[in-house]
This record gives sequence, structure tokens and C-alpha cells, in this order.
Amino acid sequence: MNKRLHVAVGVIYRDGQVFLTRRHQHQHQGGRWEFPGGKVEANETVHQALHRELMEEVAIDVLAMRPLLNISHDYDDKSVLLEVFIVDQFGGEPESQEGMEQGWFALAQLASLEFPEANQRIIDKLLQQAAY
Ligand SMILES: Nc1nc2c([nH]c(=O)n2[C@H]2C[C@H](O)[C@@H](COP(=O)(O)OP(=O)(O)OP(=O)(O)O)O2)c(=O)[nH]1
Ligand SMILES: [Mg+2]
Repeated sequence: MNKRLHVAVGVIYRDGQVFLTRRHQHQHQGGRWEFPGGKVEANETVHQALHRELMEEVAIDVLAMRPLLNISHDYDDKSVLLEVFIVDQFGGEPESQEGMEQGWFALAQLASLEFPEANQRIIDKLLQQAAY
């Protein structure tokens, strides 16, 4: 197995909704919905990576992030460590810079969308938190 990929993931949150993009077919886990984010590069922290990725992918300026959870997951073809943050303060309006399908979804809608397997724990945690 290759080295575990370290990935910074942002749950962009506003008024009970989260912003999602749909991975391009040719990508790993193609066609599935995702929380924007990407690989942490060798010379940066996970915070720097999230800030950079959300600017590159959806053109927002992250003003605050707080940790939600970390997920270590082994796909058949790849192993990932997702560090997931809630981003509820940001500048600008998210808009895919990579021509992906995108949208704001209420938490209750998430159960009906197709995500990468590793994401189930993110969804569970968001729903748990919303219950309080
Ligand atoms: N961004 C993101 N990646 C996820 C999620 N769930 C999940 O399993 N992944 C996996 C899929 C990929 O193998 C990896 C993230 O890769 P990525 O394709 O976003 O990385 P990147 O933005 O740096 O893209 P690139 O350099 O390959 O174009 O993490 C998720 O919710 N969001
Ligand atoms: Mg990405």
C-alpha cells in the first residue's frame, strides 16, 4: 500500500446547511459528493493546507476553523487520513473553481447523497451535534 495521504477537509457551514461539491468522474472516488479540501503538502501545516485548498477550489477566504474529527480510512486503492474542520466564518461566496456540480444542503439531506465511504463518520458527527 502507498503512503497514507494526509488530507485537509472543510465542512463549510452556514444557517444549518453545508456546501458540497461533486468529485469529477476521473478523480479518486469520482461522482461522489465531497467536502472541499485536498492534500496537505510537505511544506505546510494542515491549517495552511485547508486555507489554500478552499481558496483554490471554491474561492473562499477561511477566517476561522475548528476541528471536527480525524478519520483514518483504507480504500482498496488508497489510504487516507482526513483532518476535518468546521468552517463557519469565511469571506466570499463558495463557488467551484473546477467546474464541479455544487450546492448547499441541509444536514437532513446528507443521508440521501452518495459520499466516499470515509465520510459516513463526518455525517454521523454533524447529525449528532445538530441534535443538541
Ligand atoms: N476533499 C475531500 N477528499 C475526500 C473526502 N472524502 C474522502 O475520502 N476524500 C479522499 C478522496 C481523495 O483520495 C483524497 C483527497 O484528494 P483530493 O483529490 O481532494 O486532493 P487535491 O484537492 O489535493 O487534488 P489533486 O491534487 O489530486 O487534484 O481524500 C472529502 O469529503 N473531501
Ligand atoms: Mg480536492
